[in-house]
Amino acid sequence: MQLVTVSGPPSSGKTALLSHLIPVLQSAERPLGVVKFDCLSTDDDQRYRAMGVPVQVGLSGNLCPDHYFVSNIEACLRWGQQQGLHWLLSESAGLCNRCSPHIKGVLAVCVIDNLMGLNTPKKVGPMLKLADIVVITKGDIVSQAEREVFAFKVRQANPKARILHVNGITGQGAFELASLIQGAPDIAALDGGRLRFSMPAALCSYCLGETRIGEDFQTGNLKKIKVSA
Ligand SMILES: Nc1nc2c(ncn2[C@@H]2O[C@H](COP(=O)(O)OP(=O)(O)OP(=O)(O)O)[C@@H](O)[C@H]2O)c(=O)[nH]1
Repeated sequence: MQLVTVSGPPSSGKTALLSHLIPVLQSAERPLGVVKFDCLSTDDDQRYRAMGVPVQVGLSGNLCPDHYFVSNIEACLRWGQQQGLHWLLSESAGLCNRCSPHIKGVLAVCVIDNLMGLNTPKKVGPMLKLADIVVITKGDIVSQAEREVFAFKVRQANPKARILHVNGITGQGAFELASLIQGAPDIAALDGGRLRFSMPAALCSYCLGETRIGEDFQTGNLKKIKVSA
């Protein structure tokens, strides 16, 4: 099974992207499912279900999408295995889908849009900086020069990522992303089927003020983290 995390700030175009990506992956006739981290609405998961895709919504626990993801990643994978999925796509607007170099076997996709302002790429944090692929959307409503400057800022924030331009309305560019996903290795092949995870909780936008258990970024030990606003 392959786990692809699609994260990005609210309204960056994650659902639009997945709505184009899913039919392309479905055409390969390998089963896929979606884990949708959204504690506030069910709009997106209904949209995915209408495409014939099994959907799991935030599996248990508290209201934080990032916390869902991190604390339940193994549950997500178990669910995916029970469903016999080949691809498990997760969608989250949270900031921490891939916040640790310990996470292995995940293809991390960050979605960011051209309208977010030139300072946004450097402020988005690990979600963008540690992404394997950065998808930039909404290029159709800015000029060529603005697209180029924004892509330059993304490149500065993450020099290693593959940058793709996708039009969330027409789907142009989604094929290229599908090809990269199809070429990526399975989780099991990378890390014996088992993932480690950690969470620099201070980077989470949803849980400010809470105390949670996280894994210390440097030492790898579990500890209580007081999240400051
Ligand atoms: N013009 C244009 N609009 C886009 C593009 N991509 C997404 N949109 C629009 O932007 C809005 C937000 O897109 P969504 O796909 O819902 O964004 P999201 O990241 O899933 O949003 P949340 O789930 O709320 O975090 C919708 O109205 C989309 O139609 C694009 O490339 N061009």
